Amino acid sequence: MLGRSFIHIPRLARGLATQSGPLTGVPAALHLKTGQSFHGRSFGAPKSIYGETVFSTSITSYTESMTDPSYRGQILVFTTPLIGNYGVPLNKAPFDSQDVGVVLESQNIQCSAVIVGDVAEKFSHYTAVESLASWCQRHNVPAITGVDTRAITRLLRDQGTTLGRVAIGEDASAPPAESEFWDPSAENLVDQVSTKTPYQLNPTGSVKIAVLDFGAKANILRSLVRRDAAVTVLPWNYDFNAIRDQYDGLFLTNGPGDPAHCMEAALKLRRTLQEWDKPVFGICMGHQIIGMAAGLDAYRMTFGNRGHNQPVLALASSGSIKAGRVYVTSQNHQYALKLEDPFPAGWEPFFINCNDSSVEGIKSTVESGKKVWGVQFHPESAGGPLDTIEMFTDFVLECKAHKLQNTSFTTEKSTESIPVDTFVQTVAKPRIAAQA
Ligand SMILES: NC(=O)CC[C@H](N)C(=O)O
Repeated sequence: MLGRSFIHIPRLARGLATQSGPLTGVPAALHLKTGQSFHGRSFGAPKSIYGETVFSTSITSYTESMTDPSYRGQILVFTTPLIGNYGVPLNKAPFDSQDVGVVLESQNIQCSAVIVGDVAEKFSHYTAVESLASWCQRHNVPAITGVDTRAITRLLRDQGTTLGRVAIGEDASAPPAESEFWDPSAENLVDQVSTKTPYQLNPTGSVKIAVLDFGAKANILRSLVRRDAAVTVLPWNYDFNAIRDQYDGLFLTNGPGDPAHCMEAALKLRRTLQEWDKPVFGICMGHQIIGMAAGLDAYRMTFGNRGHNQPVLALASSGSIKAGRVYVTSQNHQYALKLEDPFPAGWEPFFINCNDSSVEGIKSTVESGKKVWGVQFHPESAGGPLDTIEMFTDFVLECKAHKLQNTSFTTEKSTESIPVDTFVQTVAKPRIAAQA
């Protein structure tokens, strides 16, 4: 199998596939605003930066995580000790009207810096063209190796996501003054990563879907196009209500930072949901915007959920999702919707996190006659498990059903005996109250 794919690999890639990365070894440190410092060696760009320090429990897919626009402004700490073993692929796909032009999740490294326990000096993979170190250096992203990332993680779990400085070279010896730390969540990061002008993918697709881009991962767009959707990507604050009749469905993507900066989009969406009955689907930031449009509040979690192993319990059945089943999901978020009781009229909880009972999904009720779903996790994966990938099929089929007969074929009333109310009252609510 490997041998067969090898035939398609460019010569350049084969030649470089097992080279070492150029480590610089300059002293480097992570200084936290709370006073702790962790010293190691630099292997990325020779520059110091500020950011928000977060940890991810993912074991693979450092390349996908680092190019995910939702990591913008963040210093990404990997709990897995050895990172970089399989290098970095050539991040270029043939750009045609059916593809997004990249292999990874966006053109650039989006996180501010990476911190790893032990960077792999040798890498080996049939798609690799360079090391993690040379990739970071080319993209001007600082990186530290040789620190105890598990100790940092234990600290962040206790004190929560903490502002930090990645200091390279002479800067490393002393922490900056407390007033110097920059808080990325104070800025509207979505505005920095969203497309500035609308563009189309697969214009001849069989169903027309508008995508509000809060910082879309490429695999979300691929997942829609691969299901033959004609996709129009719009800036996050675009006035969709002015053009909504041209579309069969609306999709809201993931995106970085505090959803409060995107209240404008939530208010526009509120009107869409009141006046338009076509399917709407949102992921992560998109889910938070849908929740805010529905009248729910978003709050900042202590350390968020980042990793590819987050179990979520489905509380309702819809399309490929069955109530009572646990799905393993990919996640990257700091904020979540509050679990309110009762939920706003016309809405119900869809998924709940098995570890911390946070809201992982909401949906419109069958009685509301609407077809709206939001999920906090990432069904498109990249990286992570594909347990919930068929939610894209459900959504595109629902849009097609609306277009063809104005009827539904995926949403069904949940008949499972999941004691949602009991679960929410006895398990989820007390846990969330304890967390607040
Ligand atoms: N991946 C995302 O869309 C993240 C959403 C939001 N920025 C959060 O941290 O909660």
